[in-house]
Amino acid sequence: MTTTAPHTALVTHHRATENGPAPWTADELERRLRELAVSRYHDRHPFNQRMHRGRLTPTELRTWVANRFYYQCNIPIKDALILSKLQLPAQRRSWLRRIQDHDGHTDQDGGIERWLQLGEAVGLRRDELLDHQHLLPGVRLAVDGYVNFCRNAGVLEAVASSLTELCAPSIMLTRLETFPLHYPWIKSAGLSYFRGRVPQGRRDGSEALGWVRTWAVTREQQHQALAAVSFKCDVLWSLLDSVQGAADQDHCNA
Ligand SMILES: O=C(O)c1cc(C(=O)O)c2c(n1)C(=O)C(=O)c1cc(C(=O)O)[nH]c1-2
Repeated sequence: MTTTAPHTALVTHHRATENGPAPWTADELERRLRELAVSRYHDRHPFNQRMHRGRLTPTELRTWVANRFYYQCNIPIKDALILSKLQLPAQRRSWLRRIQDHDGHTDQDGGIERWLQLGEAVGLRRDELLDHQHLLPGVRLAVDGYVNFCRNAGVLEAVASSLTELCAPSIMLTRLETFPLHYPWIKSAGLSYFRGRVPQGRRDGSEALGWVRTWAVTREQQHQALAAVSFKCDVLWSLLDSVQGAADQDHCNA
């Protein structure tokens, strides 16, 4: 059996070819992915900024919670689409855990149930959440856009689009810190969704990052991964644009 010296393999891997520029190293790709996610993440959106500074009215908070519920309901659906693209049992087992995190093992646990509890804690009824009575058109389009992206994209881009989760644990921690201060009327039990997502988001983000580092071996694939993160940042940003738009309209009508 012939083998290639490790250093030779490395040189071959990073050399520019007639097919395009040389790929970045996995570390450089990771640096670019993180930089993109951080710079475009929706924690910078004016609505999130107002939320974390305690400036939202109870009505605005309810609008956000009710609309984010549509995102929460669709996360396991997009994860099921990604699951169907994974070739290895170990990968599917691992991704399946994400669906279970949201759907729970019974009706009494899981992220969707915890989001419903958040809804009740801010003054929404379960039935109005479950029927998506307050769903805004732009939120529906943004979330459906994310699901369809994961339906139609290849596995690399679909997995890469979840990488905004690298930033999600810190936004959860911000909410856990600021909500009790600014919105003391929300019972602490209502915040259990945020508590649960801190370790889950860390684990999911680092798993997806490891896979993207391994799979994106050409510069073209690396650009695809970056474009997927950029698209996902747009999804999250558009969702908040719609929620902010509804708040502005309420303000004008008042
Ligand atoms: O509240 C947030 O700011 C936020 C952001 C994100 C994200 O960055 O995509 C997710 C979540 N929450 C979340 O709760 C969640 O379960 C989740 C799953 C995913 C994903 O793309 O697979 N993102 C996120």
